[in-house]
Amino acid sequence: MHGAGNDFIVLNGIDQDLSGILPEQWQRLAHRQFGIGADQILLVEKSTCSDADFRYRIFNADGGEVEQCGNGSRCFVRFVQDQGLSNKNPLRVQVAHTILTLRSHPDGQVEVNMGAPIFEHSQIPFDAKGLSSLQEFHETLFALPLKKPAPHDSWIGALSMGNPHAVQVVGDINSAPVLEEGPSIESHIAFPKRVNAAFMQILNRNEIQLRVYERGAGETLACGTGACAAVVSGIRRGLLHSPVQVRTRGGDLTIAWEGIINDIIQPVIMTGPAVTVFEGETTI
Ligand SMILES: N[C@@H](CCC[C@H](N)C(=O)O)C(=O)O
Repeated sequence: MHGAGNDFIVLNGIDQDLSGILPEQWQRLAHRQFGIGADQILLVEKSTCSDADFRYRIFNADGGEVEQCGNGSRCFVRFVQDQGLSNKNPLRVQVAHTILTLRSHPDGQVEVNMGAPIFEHSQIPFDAKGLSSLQEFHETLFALPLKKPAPHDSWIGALSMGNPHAVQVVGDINSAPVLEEGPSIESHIAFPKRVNAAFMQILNRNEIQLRVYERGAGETLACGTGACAAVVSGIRRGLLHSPVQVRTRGGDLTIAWEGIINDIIQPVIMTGPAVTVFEGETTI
């Protein structure tokens, strides 16, 4: 399946027990030459709480299990419908420690309440304790000594959408150093659980272009949580206004966020496509 070109293998873990699959088996399945090929694998299972209809688990192409996946959540809805597992709309699904509400629209788009963004450093997690200044942060990040203080446009926003993101604004999306800087941002010491690195070009207050170097998967054609994180960062900085059209290399997403109202951080609403490419059986 894919959501705006971010591609997934989605497995039915309800009618069969797939809980014992090892990281190297996920890696092999996701391998583009020696397996089926995917950015992430989703394992759909029975819910373990009364509040949700299903749960799903997310594995990056490197075999690691992670907490959240925006494009995957929309594909989960399409999968449940295609497989005749439920015709409920909206659906509630358990993902790691959160419950998402997902609604399928008549035009095929899927809307997901992604929950509230998290800014608390310890929960991202982001730990700048070992770094004395923004200057040092940039030096360690890009391994380049800065002659002057970091320029305004090299600001990096750190936040969590259930999974960690580092967002920066770039002047031109096509020449953004996604492949050059993505790996060093992903593994930067300030992010103890590693991080997804987003690069956004602002076209106007309601439209951005986005590329993301994903933790555990490399650059993907789109990243749903990355789109949410980029829009939230842009709104917090006063650069964007909700709703925002996010143009990725694989398609468009709409992200809405009302900010913080009466001290309550509002949830992020993501709308976008979810497409089934083929169905089949495989040995693992
Ligand atoms: N592609 C996803 C995010 C998948 C997980 C991410 N690589 C991580 O490690 O946190 C999305 O659409 O959000």
